[in-house]
Amino acid sequence: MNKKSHKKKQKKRGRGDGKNKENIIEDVHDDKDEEQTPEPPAEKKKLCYEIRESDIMGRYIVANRDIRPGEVIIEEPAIAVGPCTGCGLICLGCYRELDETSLAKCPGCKWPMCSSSCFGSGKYTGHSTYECDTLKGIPPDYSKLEDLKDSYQALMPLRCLLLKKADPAKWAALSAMEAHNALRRARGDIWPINEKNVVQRIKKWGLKYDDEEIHTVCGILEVNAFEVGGCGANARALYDRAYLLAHDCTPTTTHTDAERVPGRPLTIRASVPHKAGDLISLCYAYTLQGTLKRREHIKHSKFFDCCCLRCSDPTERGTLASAFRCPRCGAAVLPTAPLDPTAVWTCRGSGCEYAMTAPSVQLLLKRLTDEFEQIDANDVRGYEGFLHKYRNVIHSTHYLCLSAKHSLSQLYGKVADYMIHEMPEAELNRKIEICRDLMKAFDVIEPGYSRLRGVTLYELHAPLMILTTRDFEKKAITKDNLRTRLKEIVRYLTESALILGFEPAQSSEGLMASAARDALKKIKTWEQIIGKIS
Ligand SMILES: C[S@@+](CC[C@H](N)C(=O)[O-])C[C@H]1O[C@@H](n2cnc3c(N)ncnc32)[C@H](O)[C@@H]1O
Repeated sequence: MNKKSHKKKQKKRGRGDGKNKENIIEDVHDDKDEEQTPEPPAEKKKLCYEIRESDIMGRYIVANRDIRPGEVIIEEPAIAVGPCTGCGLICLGCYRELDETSLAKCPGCKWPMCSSSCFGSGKYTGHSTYECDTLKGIPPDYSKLEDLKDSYQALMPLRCLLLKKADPAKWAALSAMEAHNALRRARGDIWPINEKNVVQRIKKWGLKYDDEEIHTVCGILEVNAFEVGGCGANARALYDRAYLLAHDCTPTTTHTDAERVPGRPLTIRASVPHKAGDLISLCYAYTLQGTLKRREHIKHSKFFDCCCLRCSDPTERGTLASAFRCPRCGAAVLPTAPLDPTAVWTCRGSGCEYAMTAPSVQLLLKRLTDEFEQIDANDVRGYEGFLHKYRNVIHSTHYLCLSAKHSLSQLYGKVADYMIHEMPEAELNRKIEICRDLMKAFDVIEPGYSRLRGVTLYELHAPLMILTTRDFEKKAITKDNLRTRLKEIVRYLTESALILGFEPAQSSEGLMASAARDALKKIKTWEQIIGKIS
């Protein structure tokens, strides 16, 4: 459910935030506009899953029949949507960031909004009339902007608490979710933070809610909320059934939310085939991280120890996504017991006895991560330099290398000095090499119809197409070669268009799907020269 680090880079790169920029003109707080929860789409067929329960995972869902990749498993409106913790000053209606120097205000409660015609005004998925009525009694103090920003942390819990009166059915649905109060209280970090930022704030506002109840709502949000919105999302949402999906570091589904659709529905689709009885899972962490990091994140934010196949395997299902390179023989250095963060790491080269202690692994990872995070999101040479500098320290499929390559796969062809039509053959081949490396890893860690695969296939087609066109124009390839190469490109584009076609049309991925469809149409015109391609 968390894609933050990935998003941070994407945001810096300025991609994918276009969805928030439109404006639909609607009157603020016209009661007629108050959004009704849309009915979930009529279940055309029986549900394709059933709920089970285990001591370890609690409730989870499994397929109750075979499910095809791309099939919708769950599609449902949100119970509640609100600001993320740690967001800046954002609009209470649409969650887009606001310019502190020219703030618009809600005409009713005077809290910050992007404009009086924000599409989220009067909507339960944005700034509802019942929230506005409550906030009218808590006017924001614009002379204390930092305090105002801090107060946003209490807004999403408050939205949930307001449902108790405003929409008891939604309140009942969210109350059924796990809050892990005992674990959270025992941990001693999250509880006091919530006490200060949420419980005391709501009390200071003079609202009469029980302390334990407020903590429970905080827990429900921490354990079950989905980040929603484009890259750099500032919103999170609760969904009545989607929360039941268990975590796995090799997920079997993808999900997408539709920002402009009433109820802000979430769609969960199968990314791989499921057999009856198969666990239906999603990844609560970022798949492009290594086991230590993923497990740390899951333990910290979802309060359990992940023991999935990927986490239990020192090679991470053969990807070597956390492997160091042995300074003595160059072979992979892997954890002896990947589920134990204190275990020794040893070299797997034959006869080599090189070993690293857990603290030295942590220290090295921290140094590498710090350096990686210093690289500007648009800096091609920076990422290439990182890969070169550490080629003898981390394996070429280490997650930091994959992250660098993931950035490069999108930068080559799109940024100044590397525009695709001006790229020399060597750079085009480098982009191809990088995309192929990524696909090998993604086929294992995010198999099937995943966004990562869809986007990378699209990126892979572009340099192949340019090289093919150049070669044909130079008469360096025969018509047969041309047909073979176009066939391969058509295969990549077709799969990319299919996968990304599931995304909202105006999202960066949706636009990529449309570009892939256009590219396929253009390739068709080659058939006049070389006959049928496929
Ligand atoms: C979003 S909830 C999922 C629904 C939850 N199982 C329930 O019964 O309400 C997330 C919680 O489910 C449990 N969980 C999910 N996936 C798990 C897994 N792979 N291993 C262990 N526990 C898991 C953890 O307790 C986690 O905090």
